[in-house]
Amino acid sequence: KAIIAMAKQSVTLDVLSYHASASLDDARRLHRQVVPSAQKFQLHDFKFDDIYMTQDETLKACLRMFLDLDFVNRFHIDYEVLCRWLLSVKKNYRNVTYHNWRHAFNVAQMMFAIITATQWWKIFGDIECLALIIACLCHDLDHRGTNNSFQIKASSPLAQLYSTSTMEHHHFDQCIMILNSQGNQILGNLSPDEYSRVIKVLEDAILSTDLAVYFRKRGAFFNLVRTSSYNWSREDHRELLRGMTMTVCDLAAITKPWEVEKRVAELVTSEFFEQGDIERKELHITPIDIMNREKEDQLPLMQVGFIDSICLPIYESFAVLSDKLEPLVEGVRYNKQMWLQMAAED
Ligand SMILES: CCCOc1ccc(S(=O)(=O)N2CCN(C)CC2)cc1-c1nc(CC)cc(=O)[nH]1
Ligand SMILES: [Zn+2]
Repeated sequence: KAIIAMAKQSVTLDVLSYHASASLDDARRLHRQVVPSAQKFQLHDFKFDDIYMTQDETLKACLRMFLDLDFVNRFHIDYEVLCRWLLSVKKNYRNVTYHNWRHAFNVAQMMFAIITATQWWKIFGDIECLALIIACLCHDLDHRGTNNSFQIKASSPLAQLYSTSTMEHHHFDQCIMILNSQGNQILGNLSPDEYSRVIKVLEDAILSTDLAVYFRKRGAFFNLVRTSSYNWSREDHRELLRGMTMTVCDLAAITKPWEVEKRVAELVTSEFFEQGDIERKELHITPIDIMNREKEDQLPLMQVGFIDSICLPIYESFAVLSDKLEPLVEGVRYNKQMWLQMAAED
């Protein structure tokens, strides 16, 4: 009986991963293309904006990040497998308003820009850098445009599986399913020790993108920075820095030039309101203010609250850690002023 159950389970996984995987010829097509430089794509730029890029160009930019971080050589990643894996990751983001492939791509670009500008790749080493870039690209996989509290309120199948960090556990699951899919195994040539290390760092990094986890851990991080008592050769200190860097990259739209931040905030607002509409219509509950269309005029002030309570503390702390990151906190301060002006106009 158990054997039959296991056989069924593995068949399901294969079927699931078959549909999740990108096609052979899509990968072959991408494989043949020339990959422009990081300079050409402006991948080292904290003001990076993907708006004028085609889907194909975002994939080539990811290839460029893997090449420039020397992952392909160091981990003997088969190039066609890397192309198929990137296509599969993109394919497993849904066409939702904000939490889509473009968000994941932007988070990965910010991680690339931070670890190269600060030279923190020397702190993390190649295994942890590989895990962080994969985590950024995969951290919101299969997002439905609804948050953790919605899963619980709707008692969705995901909430049945995971009662805490519901979405983040699902994103990690999806990430592992793709990494294990035929023709997508970019970690296939790592040693067993290297592989298990990447997976452990990957899980911790993806789970760190739950703001509840950020709130729980940020106090310890701020103390380390404030007292300069961090020791990056300590695994627990590096784990804190990796998790905080995931949050910094996940929220990085708040640091971008005003036109970019305003456009992204529009997408966040629309996705929040879409969730609010579902809560009203299907769950017959009144949505919280940020998801309530009737409270739209309060959004600029809510964004200021988001900046003060969630964003400024972490970006200020990162600017203390490395002066190379000062442009990020300067961007947040500028956007705060713009949101205050928007609030004053209402
Ligand atoms: C732009 C429309 C208003 O957007 C917000 C309004 C309020 C708050 S909040 O800090 O009060 N808080 C966060 C924790 N939630 C559980 C409850 C609500 C956050 C945002 C917001 N979040 C993101 C991350 C997805 C990006 C972004 O740009 N803005
Ligand atoms: Zn995200």
